Amino acid sequence: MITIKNLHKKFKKLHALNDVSASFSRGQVVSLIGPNGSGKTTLIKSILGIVKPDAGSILFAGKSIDKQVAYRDNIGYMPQIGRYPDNMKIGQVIEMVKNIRNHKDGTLDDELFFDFKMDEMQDKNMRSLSGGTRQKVSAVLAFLFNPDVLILDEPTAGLDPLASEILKDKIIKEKKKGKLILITSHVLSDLDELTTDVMYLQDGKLHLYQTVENIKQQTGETRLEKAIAQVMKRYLKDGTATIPMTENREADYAKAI
Ligand SMILES: Nc1ncnc2c1ncn2[C@@H]1O[C@H](COP(=O)(O)OP(=O)(O)OP(=O)(O)O)[C@@H](O)[C@H]1O
Repeated sequence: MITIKNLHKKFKKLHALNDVSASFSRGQVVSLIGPNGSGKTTLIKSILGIVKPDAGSILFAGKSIDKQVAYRDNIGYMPQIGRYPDNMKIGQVIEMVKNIRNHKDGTLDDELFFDFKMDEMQDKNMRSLSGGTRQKVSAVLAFLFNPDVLILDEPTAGLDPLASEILKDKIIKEKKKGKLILITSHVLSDLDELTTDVMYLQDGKLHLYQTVENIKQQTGETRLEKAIAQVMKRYLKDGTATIPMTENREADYAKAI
């Protein structure tokens, strides 16, 4: 569904993305992990067309995203920090986005809107919202248009445990419908029950892209957090090794190049 080929992005001398290639298909929940500043958000923003790579290409459903914006209608994006007009109310922001986005009548998914009890908060001013409530607004907007692809940047950051569970349940539901979901998070325990694949970026380089099943099998660990730590320790002693891909990732990669 999304294919990335040899992507490079520099901010002055800093190589934020260094020759990243990968492909993503329906039904995958890919957790994008890595230290602060490793290039996760830059990769996400490149897919969204917000950041323009210096080299390489990104295909959405087989077509280059260069010089087109229509593909974005198929993506729901939850940014790390949602920025909204301070003087508007929650209900007004949601209405505004509905008016801007192209959507077919009767296709809206307002499940999170009600699960997060946004119907009771519609008149709250964006200016007065807590960080967590702001996150809920971002989540509602990401899922609202029933997109085929969801890109969630640190989705549970700032959410209370109940809201976090509601969001995770929603992600699992959408995964079962065959949607593609890309998530960045530093809280690996949050990702354990959701993730099908893990991508590890460091200094802009893709070091690992494997199925969770394989990572757990290789290490004998049942918890994702521990399994990844083991794999990383084994391969990244000098910080440069790239972990060999599992068979199905190899096939995906072959398709991508
Ligand atoms: N617009 C920009 N101008 C200059 N440098 C940038 C810009 N955007 C990102 N960078 C730099 O690129 C590198 C990668 O940033 P990015 O936000 O992709 O990291 P990240 O992995 O998402 O980090 P975090 O886990 O902290 O969210 C960082 O060193 C960052 O400072």
